[in-house]
Amino acid sequence: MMERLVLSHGQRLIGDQLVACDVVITAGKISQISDAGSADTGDSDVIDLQGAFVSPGLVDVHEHFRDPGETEKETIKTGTQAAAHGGFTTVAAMPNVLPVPDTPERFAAQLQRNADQAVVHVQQYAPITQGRTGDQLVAFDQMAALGAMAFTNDGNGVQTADTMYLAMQQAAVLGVPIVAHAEADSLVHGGVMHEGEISRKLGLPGIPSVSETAQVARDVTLAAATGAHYHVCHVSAAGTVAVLRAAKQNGVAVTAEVSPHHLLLNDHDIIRDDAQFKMNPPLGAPTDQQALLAGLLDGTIDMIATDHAPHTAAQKAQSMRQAPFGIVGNETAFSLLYTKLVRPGVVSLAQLIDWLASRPAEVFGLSGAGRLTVGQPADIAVFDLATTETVTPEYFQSKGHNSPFMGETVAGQTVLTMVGGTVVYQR
Ligand SMILES: NC(=O)N[C@@H](CC(=O)O)C(=O)O
Ligand SMILES: [Zn+2]
Ligand SMILES: [Zn+2]
Repeated sequence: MMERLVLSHGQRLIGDQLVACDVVITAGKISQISDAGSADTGDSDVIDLQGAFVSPGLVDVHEHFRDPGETEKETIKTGTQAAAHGGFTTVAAMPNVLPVPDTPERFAAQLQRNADQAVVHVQQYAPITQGRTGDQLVAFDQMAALGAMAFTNDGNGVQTADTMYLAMQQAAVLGVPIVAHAEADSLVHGGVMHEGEISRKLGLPGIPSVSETAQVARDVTLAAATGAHYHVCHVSAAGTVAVLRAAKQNGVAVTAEVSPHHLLLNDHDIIRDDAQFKMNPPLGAPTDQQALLAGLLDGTIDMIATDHAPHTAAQKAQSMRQAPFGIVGNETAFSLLYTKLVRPGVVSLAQLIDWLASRPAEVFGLSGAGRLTVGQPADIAVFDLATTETVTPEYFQSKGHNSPFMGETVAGQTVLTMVGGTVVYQR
């Protein structure tokens, strides 16, 4: 007999409405979605969801697992366990690990490492250039053939226009996206936070927003010329949103993501030299934060991605001048966004799930992910929208506790996460 499981008495979204439902899972796939209490429970296993929200498993196209190379910060195991805790069932791993998976052999080894340890689906990014720096392109065709989701040098921008141009030409032929950490090094000026009123007040070196916007402007021009799909990581500046909006209006194949922290915080939240608020790109001005939300609402920005970037407590205890850039995020993304944007009515729950699941799956062609429909793999997240919890160090399954949201009390806790019908997180 085929393995059958009933998730009974949940609630799912139909349009903007939450509707009571049962979800039946047979042999790892969603086999039936029906009215609450109506599914035949016969000799099936049953989990009573007690009215919790049943969502398609979330999809995060931007995570850092530090494995191999810095496994004191995170491993593929702990990073994907953290993702499961956050309701993510598919994540994409950045290639800024050591060694960089920049040859077909190293890339294949990285895929094997992911397969050996991961508790959720992991898509792997290949770097654009050897060592993720400089101008020597990787073997695009071989990496694509091995299954690279896309190419990115995340952690650093591609400095030379010609290198980006050649990379996009190859990506266009292969039909694989270029995913850009947009940062012109010559415009960063050794900064550690957004250059503006607050950096001047705190006496900390500032990063001008143009370091992001200028490179995105260059790249949308190259994307238009090559026909490549160009996706921008962690958009942070109002100027960048304007460039992207114009590019989309002109028919350029461009997509973009924004992080929860850039949507929920701005540089005015930095009240002292505190490295929990140090990330790249930095938190912008309040006007940048407003422009990011407006960009998401009008479709200029397609999705939300966490940029989960664990670092050690000792590193993050340093001054912003010395600490590394990056914060964790895959365990707090849904609860923070639900609590701070959905509950006050700024966005709807349906919009949030679109940005955290459906759109990223659609943009990156992950056909098995992002939808709660019959026939799909049972990649499911269940959230308790009512109960609140406080973010403390014990909250995290990640090895990294470097979060500016420590101490926040949030609703929208994950009750259950399953991948292909197998429970990978349960509260
Ligand atoms: N976002 C960050 O501040 N840091 C990321 C790199 C990156 O995403 O650019 C990291 O790997 O630590
Ligand atoms: Zn980046
Ligand atoms: Zn990143």
